[in-house]
Amino acid sequence: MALPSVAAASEHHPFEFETALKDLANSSNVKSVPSKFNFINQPTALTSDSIPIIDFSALTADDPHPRSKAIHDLSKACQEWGFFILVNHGIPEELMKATFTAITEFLSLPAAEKKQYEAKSASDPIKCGNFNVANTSNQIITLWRDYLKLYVHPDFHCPEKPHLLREVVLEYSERTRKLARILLEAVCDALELEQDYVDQVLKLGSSFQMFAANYYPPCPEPDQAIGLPPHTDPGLFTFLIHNGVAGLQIEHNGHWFNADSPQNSILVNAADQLQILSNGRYTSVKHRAVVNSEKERISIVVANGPAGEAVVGPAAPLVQKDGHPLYRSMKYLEYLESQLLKDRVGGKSLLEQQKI
Ligand SMILES: O=C(O)CCC(=O)C(=O)O
Ligand SMILES: [Fe+2]
Repeated sequence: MALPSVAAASEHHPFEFETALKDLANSSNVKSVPSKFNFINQPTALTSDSIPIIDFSALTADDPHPRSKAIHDLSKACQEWGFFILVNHGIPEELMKATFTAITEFLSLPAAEKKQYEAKSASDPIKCGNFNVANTSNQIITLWRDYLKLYVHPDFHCPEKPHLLREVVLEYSERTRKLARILLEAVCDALELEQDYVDQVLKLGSSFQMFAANYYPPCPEPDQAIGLPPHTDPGLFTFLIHNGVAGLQIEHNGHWFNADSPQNSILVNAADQLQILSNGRYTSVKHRAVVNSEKERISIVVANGPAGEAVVGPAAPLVQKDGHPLYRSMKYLEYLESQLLKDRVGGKSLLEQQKI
């Protein structure tokens, strides 16, 4: 399913493919951040080792005791942090490594090869390049990041080169989709909904899934630029893996925390539609990616959403319990279109706008 074509709401052009940052940062004469990247950051984060850890194997265990504990922990993590570290998830380490290898090969292709995927509109199923945002003073800022974004389900889109990319992205997307479905069953148990409630109501058989690779090259003045400004993700659960270099920060109790995650784990966050569905019990937490002067960082992100056609609102049994819905209902595709066009930082988020 392709997103219908939409026109950019603002006058500036969010999509750009001028210089691959990889090439710019590799040319040794870049000693300072060019002004178009200048971004004023909020103060630096605290380090946290307390992001909850969820053992996926307990969620699928036959023994009800570890399972109910894992469900309880998962639910608590979604309420208190909006983030958790998933371990024992069953995705082979080799597949994760192969995905990083294929992405690195893609990023190393000549700019002319990648330019064919320069985005014309938010609805293009394959997009590659840089991204420009406007701040509240209407200044345009280019993010310190090259990215590749693919729509991988229900229709699968992927560049042809390098030749292994298609195979690994397809497999990684399928496996993460299955994990997301099992996590959502656990969420249903925790919220005392029918176990297949989310599956049925949000039509997960044709769920809309996005795969993204973010490449943040070393930056000569990390305080003067941003990889990704504070945002929340659309969808139900976002999965993130990285190449071992720190950079993700999450907002918790009004502070920014460094969100580190051990190798081979998956960092999962509750996204906007889960906050809406749970009628505010779970939080889609703001996060950002900062850059550093030493090492290149790559993150691979999979956003698992409802079906594009699904109308997402607070779950009816929860509304009955709470007495009223806290959010308006909206077709997921419409939400996504608005989100993809949100090329502004600061101001009210789309999720906040959905609040009744
Ligand atoms: O690269 C990161 O750590 C953050 C990526 C992210 O938040 C996103 O792609 O939505
Ligand atoms: Fe994100």
